[in-house]
Amino acid sequence: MTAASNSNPWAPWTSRPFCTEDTRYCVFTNAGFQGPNRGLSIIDAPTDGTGNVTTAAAFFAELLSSLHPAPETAEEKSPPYQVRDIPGKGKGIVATRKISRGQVIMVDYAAVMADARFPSRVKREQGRQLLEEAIERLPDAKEVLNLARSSSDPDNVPVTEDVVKTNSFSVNIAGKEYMALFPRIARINHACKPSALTHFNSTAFSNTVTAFHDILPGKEITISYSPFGLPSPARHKILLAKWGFTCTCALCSSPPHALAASDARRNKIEALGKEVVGLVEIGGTADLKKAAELYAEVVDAVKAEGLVPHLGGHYDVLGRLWAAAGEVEKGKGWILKGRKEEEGYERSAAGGERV
Ligand SMILES: C[S@@+](CC[C@H](N)C(=O)[O-])C[C@H]1O[C@@H](n2cnc3c(N)ncnc32)[C@H](O)[C@@H]1O
Repeated sequence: MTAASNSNPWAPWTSRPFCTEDTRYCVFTNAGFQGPNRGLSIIDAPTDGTGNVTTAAAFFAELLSSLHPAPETAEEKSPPYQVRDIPGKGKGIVATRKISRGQVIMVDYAAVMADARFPSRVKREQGRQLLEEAIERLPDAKEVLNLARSSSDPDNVPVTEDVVKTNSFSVNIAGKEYMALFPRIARINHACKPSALTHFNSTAFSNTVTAFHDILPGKEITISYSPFGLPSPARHKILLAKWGFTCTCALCSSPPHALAASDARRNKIEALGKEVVGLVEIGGTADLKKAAELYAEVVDAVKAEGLVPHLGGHYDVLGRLWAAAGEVEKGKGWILKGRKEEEGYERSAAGGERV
């Protein structure tokens, strides 16, 4: 990270920001962000239209001037995965050694971040220019330009636009939605029962990938692009509309009876969850007892469906429901079980034992 210096009038940006003619949006680049080969370009509105610098642009500038390159982690020195060809999905990442539940697989940094509203607020040509500048100003533009594309009309869509659309995740920074492209995470395919989770840190612009469960060598590492726990019709709709592909993950390719059983569990989790909330709102002892009984069914279905990496939070809720229903000892038992489960996960997740 390059600190503000007297010789650079645009610090913390390493070059003069590129702005559209109306200056509604600009590209701010720091080519040294997180080391000489990474860099970060931000597409954001520098002013509120009256010449005042908006909080978002000022926020980024302040944050960037105080960020320092993260020390190289064990997983960066010797990653536990390789990028490989995955039949039917282009490339993907595959574990090269055993990765344990809760272990950090990779920490990636955004290379491009853009106000999610910018495409609808600038003319098409301006949008294209902004994206082109944002990517070309990075030290390794090719790393981004070589990422997957998904447009059905690749000859008529600029590479920059296609790549950013295919590979960006939405993140929230200071209450505002951004599209963020993490070039290494971009190689991770989606699965409806993923083997890893991502966690975005909005003050470091980092995204950490953690193992959801143990992953054996040779197995693909996957994350979920859609909200967790949806039944297949709902997630297919989102993946097609937002990501432009038809999912061929293990769950979606499973035999019809297995897929139907999974959907039934997911629908049941949602319906029971709503019923539990209703009963808690009524709040009588008998209602709370019924809520606890139903929540026990939710926990079983969540477990059977493999929807959480650790069940501690669910056990805690179950314990509190039993306690509220007057069954204090039973409640305590579940709360303690929840704590034990959380401790085990936190140890492995924080673990020092990065892969
Ligand atoms: C963010 S990229 C993931 C990495 C990409 N496969 C590559 O070659 O770099 C997203 C693209 O990967 C493919 N993809 C990811 N998950 C998939 C899945 N579950 N089923 C089918 N295609 C998938 C789709 O083509 C999608 O547009």
